[in-house]
Amino acid sequence: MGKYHGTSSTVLRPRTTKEVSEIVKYCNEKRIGIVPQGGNTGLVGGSVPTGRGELVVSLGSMNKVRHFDPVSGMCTLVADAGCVLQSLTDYLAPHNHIMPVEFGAKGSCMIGGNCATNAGGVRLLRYGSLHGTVLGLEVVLPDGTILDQLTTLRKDNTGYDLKQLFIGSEGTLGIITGVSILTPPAPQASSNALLALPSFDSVLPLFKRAKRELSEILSAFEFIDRGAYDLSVRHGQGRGMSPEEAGGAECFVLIETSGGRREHDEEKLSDLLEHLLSEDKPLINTGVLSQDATQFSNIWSLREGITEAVSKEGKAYKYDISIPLSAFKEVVDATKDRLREKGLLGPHAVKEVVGYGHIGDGNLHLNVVAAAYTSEIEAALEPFVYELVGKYKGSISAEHGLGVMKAHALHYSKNGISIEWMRRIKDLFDPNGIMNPGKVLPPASGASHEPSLKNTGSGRVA
Ligand SMILES: O=C(O)CC[C@@H](O)C(=O)O
Ligand SMILES: [Zn+2]
Repeated sequence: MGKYHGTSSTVLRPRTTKEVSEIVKYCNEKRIGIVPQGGNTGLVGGSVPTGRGELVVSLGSMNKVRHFDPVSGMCTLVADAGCVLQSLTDYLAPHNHIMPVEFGAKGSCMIGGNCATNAGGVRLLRYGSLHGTVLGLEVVLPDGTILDQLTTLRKDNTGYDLKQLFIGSEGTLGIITGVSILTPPAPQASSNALLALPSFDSVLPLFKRAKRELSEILSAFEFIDRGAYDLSVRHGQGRGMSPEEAGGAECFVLIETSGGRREHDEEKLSDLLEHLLSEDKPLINTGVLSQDATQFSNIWSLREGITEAVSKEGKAYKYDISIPLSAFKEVVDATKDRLREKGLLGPHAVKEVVGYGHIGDGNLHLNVVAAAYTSEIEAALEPFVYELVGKYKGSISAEHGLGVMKAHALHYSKNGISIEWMRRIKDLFDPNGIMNPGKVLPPASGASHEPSLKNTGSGRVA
């Protein structure tokens, strides 16, 4: 994104959990901050040093599959944190299993980072969040202790479930070094369709219809507004429909089905399309049903390529929010109005305001694409967007985490008591404040202050 910059004198690439433990123990004794890094695909600056003289600990050299159990009912994979998600998908393919998570960044992101950030992605609708699919973790705690909770048990009701604390902690409580995760059986058949909708008002009724008619085979329901669609097409990210078919659409929906019998599943999806098109007041203008594997991935690329298209177009302010589905359009429009009022809409400042995301999870990605990052634009957007989210009792971070970008805004989504207990947990695990300092939690107010770290003199934020 080119938004977060930082430098560090040292990048360490441990190969074993023991090496991670020794590094962390040393840093804790010397009060040296640590920034854990996976694939560096996060969007909130969580893996960037913040100028406190932190060392970078990159997990990429810990990239072995430790164990896969294809036989028991659980089908679990145990892997090092530095395994790239796509490599795990490739490893599982011959066994006819898949990873329960999938992201546009699958070619670079790593499973440890996925867990540390509790990343959501396009399979959440079907398989749920990592809080459910991760069975166990191995974590190096801030004093160097190795916490081995790498269980493969599906059921383990023995008190506090400590691993959950690390899922979404963004490296502030320890470094995840190993992951045990459920791997669902690969669907026998997957299809998708791209639908062009005359207006945003059709999205919700369409979602209800899709759930009713496709029921158990509905595996993704993704929303793309007109601006996001045009950006993706313009920057060559996959192919959807012809300009004539897309003309007149206010927004688009990608529906995916995954099930056990190809003919049955395809029939259900084409029946849905047929029913939708034959109605008096159709919810869709038109729809393209993928006919083969290439078309299937072209449709997905169009959706998954939006992030890249946005980056090619300009500098992006990204808001990853949970709000009621009915408010998706209102939020995009209100943001545009706000920027227009401030005289910031136009090629010189903000070029585009687009919305897309995971309808099935109530998660909107609001992307404001500017010619350059400026304090004027940022002041127009923040806290405006956070207040808007607060008005809907939503979340300021649905799936990307808080990182350095939103730590100060945590109070829009969590009350004071919750933040206080988060802080107590952080202090308990990491009393010296060495783990990913400056991320997730807002700076402490009043008398308390961040524990002082030794500044190696190398950290610098541009
Ligand atoms: O770039 C973004 O804002 C969203 C990235 C990702 O979460 C997606 O759903 O494509
Ligand atoms: Zn997303």
